[in-house]
Amino acid sequence: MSENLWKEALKLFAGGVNSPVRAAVKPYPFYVEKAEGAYLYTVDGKRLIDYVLGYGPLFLGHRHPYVENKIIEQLQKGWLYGTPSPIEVKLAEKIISHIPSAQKIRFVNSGTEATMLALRLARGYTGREKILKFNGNYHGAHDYGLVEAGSAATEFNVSTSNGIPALVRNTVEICEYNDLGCVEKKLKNEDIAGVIVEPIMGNMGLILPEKGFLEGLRELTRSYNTLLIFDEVITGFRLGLSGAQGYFNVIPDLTTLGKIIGGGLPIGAVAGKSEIIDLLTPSGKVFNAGTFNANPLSMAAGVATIEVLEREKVYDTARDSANAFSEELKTLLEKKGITFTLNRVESMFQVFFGVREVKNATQAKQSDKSFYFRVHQKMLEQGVFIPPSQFEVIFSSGVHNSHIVNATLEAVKKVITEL
Ligand SMILES: Cc1ncc(COP(=O)(O)O)c(C=O)c1O
Ligand SMILES: N[C@H](C=O)CCC(=O)O
Repeated sequence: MSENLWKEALKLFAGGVNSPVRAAVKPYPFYVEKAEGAYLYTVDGKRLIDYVLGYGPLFLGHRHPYVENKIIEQLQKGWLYGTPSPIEVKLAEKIISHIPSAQKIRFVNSGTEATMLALRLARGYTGREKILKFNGNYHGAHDYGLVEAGSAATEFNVSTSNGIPALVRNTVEICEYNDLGCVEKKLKNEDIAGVIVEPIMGNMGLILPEKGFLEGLRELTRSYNTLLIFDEVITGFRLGLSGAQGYFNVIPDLTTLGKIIGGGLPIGAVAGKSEIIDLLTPSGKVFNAGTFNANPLSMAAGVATIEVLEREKVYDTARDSANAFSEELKTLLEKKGITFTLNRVESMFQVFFGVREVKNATQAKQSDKSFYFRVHQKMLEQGVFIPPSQFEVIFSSGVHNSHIVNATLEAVKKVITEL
């Protein structure tokens, strides 16, 4: 049972887990035995409707049959060669055909590696050392990203991690999201190699770019010869086949990807202009390597996932289900007279309590996160798993069909009535 496993885990792992957000489920995390479609099945015999979906990768739900078969097919041919394989060419061609900024690509094994490499590329391309990120943006668990970072770094009050050398910390400039004035000032006064941004913030809850923000970043970075990096680890292939850059029609110099492009297996990627990507070893002098870079299993899962996205109505189903869930939540919260704001785009959303708007990380942190946590707990009691942390996103998928949505709406009605 979960409680017994938890007691064992506390003896084995820091905080009992291998990624901190998982410990935010109280009084202890439930352990999952198996998953199928939109459901998680816990070791305690519970079935949960899953709106976390591995924190984004499982846009097709758990064990999509086509993806599973393609993984098994690859498995039966071997799963690591230490050489190039045909499937990596196929995934690269698919991604490059859809992502406007992508002329070439390098596969790595996580979003963390992807953003760390993108920043190194920006420094190698410009010869500059500083980077600019935004308060509450989360670019993974490397030293340059863990400065004013969102997600579990904020949840566990360590938005700037211990252990980061001052020399590194001092190369990271910070602005508030949606604050172009700050960006212009930093670009004017500092030698910035690259500006990295989540085009839609998915690690402080959900926060949308204000009209003109992304366009302004593009204009400013171009005028200061600074690279613009879109961190699309969450939004890539979730907002559409062309990601946030297609959705907003703002084309960065580099794009980092992860999550969905691996279909639920470990993956990351840096894509962008050939002249920048070609700086990577062996063609250039910006080093990157990885035992599992472009591993055939992740490649096969990624190709299969994008093939399904190209031919099935995943985007419509996921958007419609997120819309139904969020609209019901809004209606019931308004009826109850509860102060809240809800940000939604396509298949992802998040609700914030005690505030009327959330347009940046500072405002997100002012929301009543303990009220959100109560909603998470009550939804869990009703068999619906939404993130335990205010600073994550509620994700739907191509398998959150009307039956699943109806069950979710029943749960929402019970929860909001009890609040
Ligand atoms: C926007 C963004 N960038 C980077 C990362 C890091 O990716 P990973 O967890 O695969 O290292 C994440 C999620 O963790 C993310 O949401
Ligand atoms: N916000 C993170 C990634 O999107 C949550 C996943 C994790 O860090 O465990």
